[in-house]
Amino acid sequence: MSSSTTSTPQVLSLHALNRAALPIVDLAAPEEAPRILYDACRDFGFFYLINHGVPQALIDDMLAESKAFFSLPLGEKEKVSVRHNKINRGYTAFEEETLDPTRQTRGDTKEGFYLGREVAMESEEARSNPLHGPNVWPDPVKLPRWRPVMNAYFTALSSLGLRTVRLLLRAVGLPEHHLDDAFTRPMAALRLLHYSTQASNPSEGVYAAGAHTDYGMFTFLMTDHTPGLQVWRGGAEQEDGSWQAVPPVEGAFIVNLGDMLQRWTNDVFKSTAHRVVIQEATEEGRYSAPFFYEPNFDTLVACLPGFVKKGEVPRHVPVKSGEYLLGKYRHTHRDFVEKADDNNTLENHAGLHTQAK
Ligand SMILES: O=C(O)CCC(=O)C(=O)O
Ligand SMILES: [Fe+2]
Repeated sequence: MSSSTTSTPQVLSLHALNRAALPIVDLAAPEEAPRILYDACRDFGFFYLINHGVPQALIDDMLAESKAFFSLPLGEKEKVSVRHNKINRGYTAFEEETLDPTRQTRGDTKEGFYLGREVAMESEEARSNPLHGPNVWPDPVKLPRWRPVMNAYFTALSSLGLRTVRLLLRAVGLPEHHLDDAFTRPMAALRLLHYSTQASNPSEGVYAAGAHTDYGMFTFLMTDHTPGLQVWRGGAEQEDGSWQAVPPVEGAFIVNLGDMLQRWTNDVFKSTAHRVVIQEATEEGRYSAPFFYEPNFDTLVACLPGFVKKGEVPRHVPVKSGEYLLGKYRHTHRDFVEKADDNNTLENHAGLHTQAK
């Protein structure tokens, strides 16, 4: 175990942005935003998003409540474990997830909590769709602000998700409402994460989060001041590129594209591999919160108009959004349990194996 040192916070301020590692999409600059977004999606698959309209106070509250939850005794956290839940909501313990089974000797050194879009238990939507239903909540006596804060953050990020989808459609020259039908019941998920205090050790296969690509449309990542996120720059193989650190930037979301957006655009836009490597032991561990914005369960993700040349065929077979996601969860989560009536079997579906390098 490494000695306990505190890593220096490396959060960049807004005026350091022009030296930052990634393109910056500014939602307050509607003239330039579509072009910068297009280039970022094609060349990086990652960008910083600023002037996004989510109040800093809400972001701070979300991170503070997340920290309060992870500070509870393990027994209290286990009461809301995903192991007791058939729609993947609740607490995931340290090492429960292994994002890169090919390289990791242990699970990710992080614990987490999944929240999704709230769907009433008895509704037709919950009955007929895997992964749909009500959230689970920590004890409101212990954490009275938790539920309202998480609900408010979830709502704000869902709006930002749709807004970003529409901006992307404008950027590719399609009507901005072209995909609205695919996001009427989005499979949005907020994942609170707490990384352990230990340093990662890639040569021994110990990662804070193993290399992976995200699965859906966009991921909006908020983190505390502790660095750790790295993005793959280069080709598909680890030999012909390198990992680039992406530092947290004050008030900015780090946004990346998921596999479904890559498939929708016939690989023109990139679902880029990333991982978390913590260089030095920290006193409290690192806190982050990715918000995954994915299309409706039933949306068939098939090449968008304009992304395949005349006479050519799309590079991917169409895939149903929810089934793609289920296949990924089965592959990476030790404690994933499914609804008994869920007979989706997608193990053989194209693209289910980790693409990350
Ligand atoms: O915590 C981070 O910085 C990244 C987490 C991540 O990539 C994920 O959960 O998909
Ligand atoms: Fe990710």
